[in-house]
Amino acid sequence: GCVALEMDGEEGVFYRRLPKVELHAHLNGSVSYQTIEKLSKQKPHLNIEQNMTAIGKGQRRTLDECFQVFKVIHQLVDAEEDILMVAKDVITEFSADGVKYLELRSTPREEKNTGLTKRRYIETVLSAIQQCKNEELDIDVRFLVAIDRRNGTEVAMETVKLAEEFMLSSDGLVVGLDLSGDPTVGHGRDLLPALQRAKNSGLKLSLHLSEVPSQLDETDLLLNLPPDRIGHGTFLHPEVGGSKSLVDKVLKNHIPLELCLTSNVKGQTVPCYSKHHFKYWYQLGHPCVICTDDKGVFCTDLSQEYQLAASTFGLSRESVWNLSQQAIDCIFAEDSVKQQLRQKWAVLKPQVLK
Ligand SMILES: CC(C)=CCNc1ncnc2c1ncn2[C@@H]1O[C@H](COP(=O)(O)O)[C@@H](O)[C@H]1O
Ligand SMILES: [Zn+2]
Repeated sequence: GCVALEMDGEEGVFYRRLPKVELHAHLNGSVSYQTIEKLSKQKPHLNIEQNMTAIGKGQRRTLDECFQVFKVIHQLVDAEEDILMVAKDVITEFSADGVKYLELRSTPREEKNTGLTKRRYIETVLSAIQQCKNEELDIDVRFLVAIDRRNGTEVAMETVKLAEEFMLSSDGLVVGLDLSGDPTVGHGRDLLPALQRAKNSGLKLSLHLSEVPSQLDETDLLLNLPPDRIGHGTFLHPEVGGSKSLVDKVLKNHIPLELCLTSNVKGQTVPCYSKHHFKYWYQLGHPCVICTDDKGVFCTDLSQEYQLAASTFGLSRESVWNLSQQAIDCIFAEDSVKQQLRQKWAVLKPQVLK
C-alpha cells in the first residue's frame, strides 16, 4: 500500500555526506523558498505568496496545476540579475547538499519587459556557473539547453542552433540538450529534425519520455534517435500501459533513466513512493539515476530523494553508495571528469560508509 514517509534525524547525516551526482534539475523549478522570498520582496506588485510557487509536504497537484507554478516563477525571474542570482543560489544549495557534479537545465527565455534575450539568458547562466567556480565551491556544474515542447518546430531548431554555438564557445560547460515542457502538449515528431541535428553536432540528448500514459508512438519515435538519457520514463513498461518492445529498446541501448520520486508522486503520475518505477528498472540492473527534477517546487533535495528511495525499496547503505557512484557513468561531461569524480568517491568512501 501507500505509506507516507518521514525523513530526518541521525539517518539524514549519512545521506547529506554521501557524495552525489544530480543530472535532472530544471533551473526555475529548483529555486528555493529563501530565493523566492528575496525575489518577491523585490517585486511586491506581483503579490506572489509561497503557496503559489511550491507544493508542500503531503500535497499533490494535477500536472496542469504543476505547470501553472512555473508560470508564476517565470514572472518572478524575468531579468538578467534575477537569473544570475537564482542560478548562483541553486548551485550553492546543491553543493551544500553534497552534490559534487551537477547538470543544470533551463529553457532560454526572451522577456520583452526587461530586454532579456535567449542568448543573454544562456550567457547569464554560464556566468553564474563561472562565478561559483571562482568561489571554489566543491561542485562541477554543466549546462543543458532546454527545448519547451510547447513551442514547436521552429523554436526547437532555433534553440538547437544556439546550443551548438555555446557548446563550441563555453569551454565545455554546455554539454547537451533537454526536451521538456508539458508532456500533454505537442508531439515529438515535430521536434525530431531539431533533435537529430543536435545529436549529429555532438550535443548529448536528455529527453523527457513517457512522463504521461498513452504516448507509445511518440516514445518509440524518440527512442530510435536514441537519446543519451531518459527523463522519467514513467509509462515505458507493460504493467502501466507501455510495452515490452519499448523496454527492450531502452535496455538494448543502455539508456540511463533519470528518476525523480517526489516529483512523480506530487505530480500524481505515480500513485505513491512504493509504486514508483524505480523498482522495475533497478531490479533489472538497468542504470537508474536518482534526481530531484524541481527541488524548489517539490520541496525536496537530492539527499532526501536518496533516503526516500532507500527506505521505500529497502536499500542497504552499500547499495545506496553504489547507486550514487554509478551515476558518474551517466554524466555528459568528458571522460576525464568521470575519472576525477571516481577518484573523489574513492577518497570519501571510507569516511562516509564507515
Ligand atoms: C508538472 C510536473 C509534475 C513537473 C515535473 N515534470 C516536468 N516535466 C516536463 N517539464 C518540466 C518538468 N518540470 C520542469 N519542467 C520544465 O522546466 C521549466 C522550468 O524550468 P526552466 O524555466 O526551464 O529553468 C518548465 O517550464 C518546464 O518546461
Ligand atoms: Zn524534468
